[in-house]
Amino acid sequence: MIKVGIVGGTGYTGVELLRLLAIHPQVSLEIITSRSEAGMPVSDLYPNLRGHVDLCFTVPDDAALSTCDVVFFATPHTVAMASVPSLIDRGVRVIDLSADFRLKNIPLWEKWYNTPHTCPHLAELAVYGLPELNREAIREAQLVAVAGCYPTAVQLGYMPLLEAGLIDPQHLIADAKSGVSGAGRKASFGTMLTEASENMKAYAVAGHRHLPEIRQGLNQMHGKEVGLTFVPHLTPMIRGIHATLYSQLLKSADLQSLFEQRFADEPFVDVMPAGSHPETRSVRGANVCRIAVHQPENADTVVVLSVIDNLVKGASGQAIQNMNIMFGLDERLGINHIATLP
Ligand SMILES: NC(=O)C1=CN([C@@H]2O[C@H](COP(=O)(O)OP(=O)(O)OC[C@H]3O[C@@H](n4cnc5c(N)ncnc54)[C@H](OP(=O)(O)O)[C@@H]3O)[C@@H](O)[C@H]2O)C=CC1
Ligand SMILES: CC(=O)N[C@@H](CCC(=O)OP(=O)(O)O)C(=O)O
Repeated sequence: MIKVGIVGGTGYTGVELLRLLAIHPQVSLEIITSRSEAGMPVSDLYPNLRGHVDLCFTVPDDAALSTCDVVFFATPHTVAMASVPSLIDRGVRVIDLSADFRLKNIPLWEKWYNTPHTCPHLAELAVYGLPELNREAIREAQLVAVAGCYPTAVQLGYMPLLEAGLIDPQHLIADAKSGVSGAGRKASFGTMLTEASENMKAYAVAGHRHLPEIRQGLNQMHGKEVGLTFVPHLTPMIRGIHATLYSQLLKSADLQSLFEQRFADEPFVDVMPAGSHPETRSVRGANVCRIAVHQPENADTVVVLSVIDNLVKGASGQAIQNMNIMFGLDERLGINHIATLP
């Protein structure tokens, strides 16, 4: 059994890790941390886990965490950076859901996260945890930086087109909508029911911290710098991301076949039949990205629709997918759930 520790067990991605890992056949949950709820039985805070998780929250302690085979960080940015060096030194494998190790360009990371990076050498060592892009490197990784939620939906949608060199890489436009759980569990005005329901708005149009992360991945697919406009929106749903991706075709191709072939062996990317419109509720609770590709009126604009559950394929499910790959398990183990509908 793989001994697992989770730092940040009270947050939305933390409890989603618990929901999935509690019934993972190869996992033994050992440590679940929370500073605010230390001492409380996990199932008192999250009754959905009654009968499945009998641990209490404990305060984060690197020495205790180092007894685990793998530690997940489901914490705000900069928290993992403080503990990961000592865990890595002690031979523990780490899967970080935050953005601490996602960017290779440290000055760029420091600019977008507005703080010094305290362990650039580990950012260099880290493997970006998007299995469809980096599966082989993930197998051997000691430190995985799980891809962000918007970045997962956008990168998977553009992947076949950029790899095939079929689109103008300088004028990519990603229009993305997220549910409110994307902002985490901490209280804020913007996520109050009275503010977020019956409402929709764009935010961070001038620049969102996911822009450099998405560009980094798209650059890898294209082999050179791409030009991307990324506009996130907050929508009145709890879970889900819907990305509508625009680009200009450089040459004609059978786009449906291109997408079907690119993802034929991917267990968690579902290319829908031609003409489909994937819905966020079709991936709710599931570790799946559903994609459809359109070419309206056969003109030269391609429109890709890409949907994920931000807490599953956009975070905790994908983190476990990475763990399965790192430990040589069947990639689908424990995360092959069907979405809840309606
Ligand atoms: N929500 C989403 O859709 C996605 C989130 N992510 C990323 O995952 C990470 C977690 O997100 P989310 O679950 O939404 O966040 P939440 O705000 O819901 O939860 C944060 C968790 O971290 C713990 N925590 C906070 N500060 C510290 C600290 N200094 N030391 C130790 N633990 C701490 C909190 O518990 P306590 O304060 O009790 O210790 C809590 O359990 C973030 O980096 C986020 O960007 C990634 C993809 C999608
Ligand atoms: C709706 C909302 O607020 N979403 C968050 C992104 C979700 C997230 O936590 O980002 P990571 O994937 O990088 O961890 C935001 O825009 O900052």
